[in-house]
Amino acid sequence: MRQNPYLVVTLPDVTAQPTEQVAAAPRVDSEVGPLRTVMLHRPGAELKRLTPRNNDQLLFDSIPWVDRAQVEHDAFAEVLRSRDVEVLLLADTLNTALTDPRARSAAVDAAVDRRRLGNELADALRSHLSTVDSATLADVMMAGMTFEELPAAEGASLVRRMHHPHDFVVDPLPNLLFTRDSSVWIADRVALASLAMPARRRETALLDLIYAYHPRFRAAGRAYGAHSAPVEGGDVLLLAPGVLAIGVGERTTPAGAESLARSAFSDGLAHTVLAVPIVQDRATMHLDTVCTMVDTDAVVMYPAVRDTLQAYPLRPNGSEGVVVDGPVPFLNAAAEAMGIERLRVIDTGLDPVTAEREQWDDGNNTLAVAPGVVVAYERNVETNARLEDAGIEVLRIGGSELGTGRGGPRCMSCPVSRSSLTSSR
Ligand SMILES: NC(=O)NCCC[C@H](N)C(=O)O
Repeated sequence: MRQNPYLVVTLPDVTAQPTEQVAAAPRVDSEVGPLRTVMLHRPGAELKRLTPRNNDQLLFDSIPWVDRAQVEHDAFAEVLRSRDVEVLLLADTLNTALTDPRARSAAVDAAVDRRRLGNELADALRSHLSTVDSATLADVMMAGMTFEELPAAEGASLVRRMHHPHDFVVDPLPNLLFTRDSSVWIADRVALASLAMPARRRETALLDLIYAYHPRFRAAGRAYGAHSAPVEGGDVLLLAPGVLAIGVGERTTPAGAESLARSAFSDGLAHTVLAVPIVQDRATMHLDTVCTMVDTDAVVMYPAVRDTLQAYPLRPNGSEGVVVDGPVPFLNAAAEAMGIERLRVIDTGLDPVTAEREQWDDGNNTLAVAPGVVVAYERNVETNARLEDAGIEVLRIGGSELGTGRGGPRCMSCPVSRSSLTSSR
């Protein structure tokens, strides 16, 4: 509202009266619809567990400076809030869920690995975790616990004596930062990922508790389960309402893509799923490392795969089965399924070497907050310039420490609610 420059008395601003904020119902139909609610994980003590001895196994490329990673992450959350996005922090939602005694008991079950600890120590850990408060339990679930942190009175087992005090009784989960991978909302249902790498498998136990016991999510239907064939959220792109692309490579398996497609068809969440083979390599661990949507009809894509990326279109056969076509060029198959003439492609980088560097640094891994508006790492200077040349607004964030886990803004965010592309907010 424009201010009257001649008005000298201060009148109460009725527009500023506190209004009851209605939480957006969980629902995501596209990659680029205006983002309303997102789940992030502010990096915490779990990153302090990383050492040069365990970082490879825990899927980090180096040892992040944790305080700086938090500063970068806070700035990321602030950019989203400045665009009217509600930011839910995973730790807060977990704490709320754990106020339910059933969630606490499921959390203890998920933390105690009897096969690895043996009966004696498993019982000791269980009895210890049953006595701690919910906040401490949540911390242990995220940051793990070492043998020396388990009170000495708890069990004098052989396992305990033969382990180093700094070994883990409960493994830490530094990749919680990448909330994209552990769950995906498809329309009004949530698909729990079935994570492929041992270092990440326990993440879904936390998400399972949040979605089952947090009042905001309790009523939500499920579209996939953590014990099904491997599917990770970074491989799932909602190209348009009813159209999914699922990368198949280092993480998601052909069986995972097929079974998520089957489940989405039978729940009426999709009419076409494109299974997209990607190279099984760390640089291309998920489809969203080589391609993300930046507008309703545009993607930013790694040029090295642009002309070779293929897709197997899957469609329902009308009786719980799946019809498989192709392979056909991905860009053609995507445009056809989305009902558009063509999918515009904006290339990563400037030349093949810059493109390779910026792809590695998550230049393709943008998060759309609205059609034509994306969050991107500032370091990918050439890719961001190309996006702007193509009319995309780029909201830059720092990521020198966040990127040590090999993930960008899309990997670090799980959209819970987006407005539909046809309605206004
Ligand atoms: N969607 C993504 O590409 N997520 C990045 C995950 C990085 C994590 N360190 C991992 O290796 O799983």
